[in-house]
Amino acid sequence: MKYISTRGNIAPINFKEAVMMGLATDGGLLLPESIPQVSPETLKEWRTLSYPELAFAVISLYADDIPAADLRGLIDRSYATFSHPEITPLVAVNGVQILELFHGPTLAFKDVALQLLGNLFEYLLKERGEKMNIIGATSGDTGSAAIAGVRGKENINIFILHPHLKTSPIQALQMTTVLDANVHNIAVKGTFDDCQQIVKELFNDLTFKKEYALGAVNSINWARVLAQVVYYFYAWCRLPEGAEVTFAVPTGNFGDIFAGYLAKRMGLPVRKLLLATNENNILSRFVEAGDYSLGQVVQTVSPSMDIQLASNFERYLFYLYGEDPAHVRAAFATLAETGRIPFTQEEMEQVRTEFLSCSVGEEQTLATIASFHKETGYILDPHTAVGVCGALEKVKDGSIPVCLATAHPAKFGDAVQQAISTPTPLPPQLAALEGLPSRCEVMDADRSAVKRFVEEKAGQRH
Ligand SMILES: Cc1ncc(COP(=O)(O)O)c(C=O)c1O
Ligand SMILES: N[C@@H](CCOP(=O)(O)O)C(=O)O
Repeated sequence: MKYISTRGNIAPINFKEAVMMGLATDGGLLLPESIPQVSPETLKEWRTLSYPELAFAVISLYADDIPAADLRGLIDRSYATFSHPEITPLVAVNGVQILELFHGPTLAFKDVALQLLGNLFEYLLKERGEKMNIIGATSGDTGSAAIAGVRGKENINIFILHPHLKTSPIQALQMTTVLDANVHNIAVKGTFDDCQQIVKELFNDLTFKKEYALGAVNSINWARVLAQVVYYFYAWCRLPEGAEVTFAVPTGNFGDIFAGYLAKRMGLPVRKLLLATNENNILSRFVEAGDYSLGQVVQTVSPSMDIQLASNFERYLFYLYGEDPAHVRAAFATLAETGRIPFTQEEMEQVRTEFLSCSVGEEQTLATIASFHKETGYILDPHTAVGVCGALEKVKDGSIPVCLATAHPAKFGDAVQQAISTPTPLPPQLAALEGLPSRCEVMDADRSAVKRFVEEKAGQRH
């Protein structure tokens, strides 16, 4: 399988190179040259597979330059760290299907991809005899999952930028109490979008990228999206045969829902993807009204989705524009100039054959946590609640709604307590964080300052 860029200006590369490249060197995002098709017969066979077996079946379609035995080993090791034997169990709660994605080490869906990516990096760096400096942006969950995936690894440094005081307190502790010499947290005085912008600019500085061997852990890295495709298949395989589903996906950076889109394109019987945002609703405005115009980031009770500029939207645009990189380049030039991308009626009709959407306000999110808890005893985290709220309101076509539960509620204890008036019990790995020493550098949203910090710290170790 070869990979190309949404901006069309790189020669095709293989999977291993795509993982190492992260952001494409022409500023675009990497995608497979073609999307493998999964037949109904194969889908039927996949119904009997365990999660790691299914992960191997899906990922090997895209990672054909890694020997099968090695890939199997990487996958088995990555999912051995999960606390649930099914890795991503599908649980029915009063008729609502909840796909629990939070049984990994840091209790959010990011672990599903980042446990694997950490092991993949280690494997590829060993093969090449190289070292790497990872730079990532987080609104709270990617950071801790990425750190957990690579902490203590000899040939990797990791630098994670998060918006200062805008994650939940537990999310901040999950990152800043990791004191391994290779882990560096930077609290940026700004928003997640500022953090992501700095990271992208550093990747686009090709001299710096090469000199410091930058690696990406955000969903700009193709391997992140690929690993997330697996659980869409897994959920479907756990439902009665012949089921057609609508996945409700709480959305921020458009990575998770793009993985669902890809699963659909591969042949999974998905009726629609329900794109659910909080009040940072540029993506739901796009689906509903064709209005893709940038606004200000606002703080919500689902802070991991406090994002305006979703990086994976570019991958979707590539397909919406008939795989035409010139059209993608033009759209992003217009966005940079005017703060918006206009869409034709025909394009919007296409979008609406694939997506439903909703934007869920603060009160609605808390009310959903409260009513769901009252009726079922199940505690939703605020991000999952955004998706559940959307599913209850919008899925009316007879398809089975499957709601992605993207984080454990204890990570967002304040919001949950506000909703149900009782504290959520802390799982042991979160309770253990209280009172631990922490380390974090607070900085202005200044790319040069971050660059100097990386140079200094990377120079000390590598
Ligand atoms: C808990 C949680 N839910 C949902 C999302 C949204 O996922 P995505 O950014 O892939 O759209 C994120 C991160 O963005 C998250 O951390
Ligand atoms: N919600 C995310 C934002 C970054 O998204 P990513 O999927 O591109 O890594 C987070 O928790 O950091």
